[in-house]
Amino acid sequence: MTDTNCHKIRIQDKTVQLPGQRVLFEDPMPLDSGLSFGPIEIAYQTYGTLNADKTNAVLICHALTGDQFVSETHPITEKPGWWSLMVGPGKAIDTEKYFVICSSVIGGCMGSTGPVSVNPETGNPYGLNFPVITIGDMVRAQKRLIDHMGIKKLFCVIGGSMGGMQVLQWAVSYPEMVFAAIPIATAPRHTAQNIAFHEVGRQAIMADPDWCHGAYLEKNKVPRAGLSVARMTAHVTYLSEPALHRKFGRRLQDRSNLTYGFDADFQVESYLRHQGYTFVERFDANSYLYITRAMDYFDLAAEHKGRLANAFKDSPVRFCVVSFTSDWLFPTKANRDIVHALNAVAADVSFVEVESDAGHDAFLLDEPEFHETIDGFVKGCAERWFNGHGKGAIS
Ligand SMILES: CC(=O)SCCNC(=O)CCNC(=O)[C@H](O)C(C)(C)COP(=O)(O)OP(=O)(O)OC[C@H]1O[C@@H](n2cnc3c(N)ncnc32)[C@H](O)[C@@H]1OP(=O)(O)O
Ligand SMILES: N[C@@H](CCO)C(=O)O
Repeated sequence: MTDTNCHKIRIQDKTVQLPGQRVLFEDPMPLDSGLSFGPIEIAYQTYGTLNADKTNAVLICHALTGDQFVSETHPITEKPGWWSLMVGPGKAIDTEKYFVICSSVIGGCMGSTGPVSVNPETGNPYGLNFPVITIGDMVRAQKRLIDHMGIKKLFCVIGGSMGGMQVLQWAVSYPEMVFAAIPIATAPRHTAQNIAFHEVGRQAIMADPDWCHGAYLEKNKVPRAGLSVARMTAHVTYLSEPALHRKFGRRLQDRSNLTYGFDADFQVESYLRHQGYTFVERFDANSYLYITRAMDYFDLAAEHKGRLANAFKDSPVRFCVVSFTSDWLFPTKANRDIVHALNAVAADVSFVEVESDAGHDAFLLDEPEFHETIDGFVKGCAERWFNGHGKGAIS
């Protein structure tokens, strides 16, 4: 096992120096596919200070295209961290109280082992020789990191979308290691509609001649058009019809008349092109294939004889499930299914449906009711955890 402080990654045709830490686990890790895979490197970032008892750790699980840069300027986009509204001094996840950990998922492209990493056996990037991984595998790799840090029990595990899937997986796979779990805008399984949208994105990437059957890095190419179209399609699913109407309506982009051509006449077209274009600068096409596949394979009930409640039987974890009214990708119904399953086994669960017109990505935005919900739940859990009850549970 090796710990390192600085590291470089290759993203598209650039090499970027990443802040944060990484740890290399030499031993192979069993995967849900039945394969064994290693070595595995985990790139992660922390905020705040771990207390002497190691009882104040909060693990943040990121979504499909997120990464470990939760609450600091992103090293590539130079934008604020994706959850700087939620995480920081005095925020709902208060870094003056908690030690916040976020690692880049395996399969990703921000420093943890993924298809862009060099296969030690060939000296070339793994590309499509990288194994298909699952949400369970991502969480298994995170557990190695948490064990490595000597943390026996996480005060809280929290995340939205694919991050929420990881939260659920943590609670099911390692219930004794989680005091409180906050799955947000997520689902216990990927639906046919979710899989369908992912398949459109993957086909766009694979149809790009610069994808080169996954070996574009060796050929110094980037499947920009395919990855960009994949993001444009996906981005529509992260918004809502009212949000698109509010932002753009049918307004024209930098012109007063239709062009009777295929330029971006409408603001919404220009916006989507911008989203696709900027995404390509920060994300890898093969990672997109692998991570969307991991989400497609997610089905918590399948591992428990088709009954979701069985997954949570005897769970000691305190759950707060959150959904958003306008999220049609991971709708309230999917989140409520989690709550029903938890109630069926008398688990400790609360549920909040937040009123918002922002769609699925509402969990990334300034939504006061949402932030108050997380703040209140975390404070309530902290009272129980730090007033002896939780400490007792650790030893
Ligand atoms: C959850 C995780 O783990 S990490 C998540 C990964 N990160 C993301 O998904 C971030 C990318 N996603 C986004 O930015 C999402 O749109 C949101 C929902 C998070 C942000 O929403 P908002 O703050 O409302 O931003 P909005 O959707 O309006 O997009 C603003 C961008 O569109 C651009 N834009 C707005 N209108 C137009 C237009 N007519 N033409 C071209 N570009 C436009 C803006 O210039 C801005 O560009 P920039 O981001 O390069 O500065
Ligand atoms: N927009 C976020 C959420 C997707 O579920 C992302 O790209 O990761």
